[in-house]
Amino acid sequence: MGRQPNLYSFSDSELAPNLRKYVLDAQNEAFKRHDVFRVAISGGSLPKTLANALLAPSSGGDDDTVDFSKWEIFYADERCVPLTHEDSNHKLVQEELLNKIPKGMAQPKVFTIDEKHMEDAQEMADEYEKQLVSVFAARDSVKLPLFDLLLLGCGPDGHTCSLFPDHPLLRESDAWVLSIADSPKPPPKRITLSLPVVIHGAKIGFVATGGGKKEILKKIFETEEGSKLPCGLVNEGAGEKVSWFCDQAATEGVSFPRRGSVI
Ligand SMILES: O=C(O)[C@H](O)[C@@H](O)[C@H](O)[C@H](O)COP(=O)(O)O
Repeated sequence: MGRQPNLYSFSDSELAPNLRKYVLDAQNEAFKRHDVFRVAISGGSLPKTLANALLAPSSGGDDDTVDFSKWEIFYADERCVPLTHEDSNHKLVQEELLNKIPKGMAQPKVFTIDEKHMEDAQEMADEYEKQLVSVFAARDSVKLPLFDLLLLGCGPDGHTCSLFPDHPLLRESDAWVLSIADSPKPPPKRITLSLPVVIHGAKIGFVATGGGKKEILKKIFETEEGSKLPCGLVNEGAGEKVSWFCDQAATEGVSFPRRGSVI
């Protein structure tokens, strides 16, 4: 049982405060560990849900304070487009979260892709990996970068980051950052953290909301086939380090044992 991921199902008003508590617990643990919080985030609907959680007023308690000055934000996946392009995950995070951080509050340090390598997804992945190496120490001394938290989405086909079902990238075990030129979800050219890097994270939080996630969640949590999908592989590889933040519409009919709440 202990190896199983945590599946939470919240009413609409409970999701944001519980996600906030989860992220801030991860932040506070990371500050104790190394005085910095290294978090990787995805695109899709996640940045908006995350902003709702983080930009809510603090209860005033010490453990309920977001200290962006010690945050380092990385992209779990990114599209090979300019940072100002509609499809850019960075642009999304900027609009949903960074631009809304109240004036006077510190901004996090954000590690974006280098636009120079737009045409060549592999070069872009290599360059992003170099940025990770410079932060997480030299590759030869660190086998895998340790993110304090990865916040991910779940696609309707069970993909996460830009790791898609049955794609050869799922078997990559060496590189930290991979490129994909044939993403089934547009745009086709992207970079993504590898599955071993995701599984290695100290904590992995999925956010999946809305009735559109119901069928895929049932598959991931209840079927053998679903356990082989990218999200299922993260569940299998990282077990109890994984927590799913869902709403009731997304978990309707999912019989996997649910946890009460984080708060
Ligand atoms: O850049 C991307 O395409 C995303 O990182 C992707 O992996 C996303 O997280 C899922 O597709 C879920 O997206 P939704 O939350 O919008 O369903």
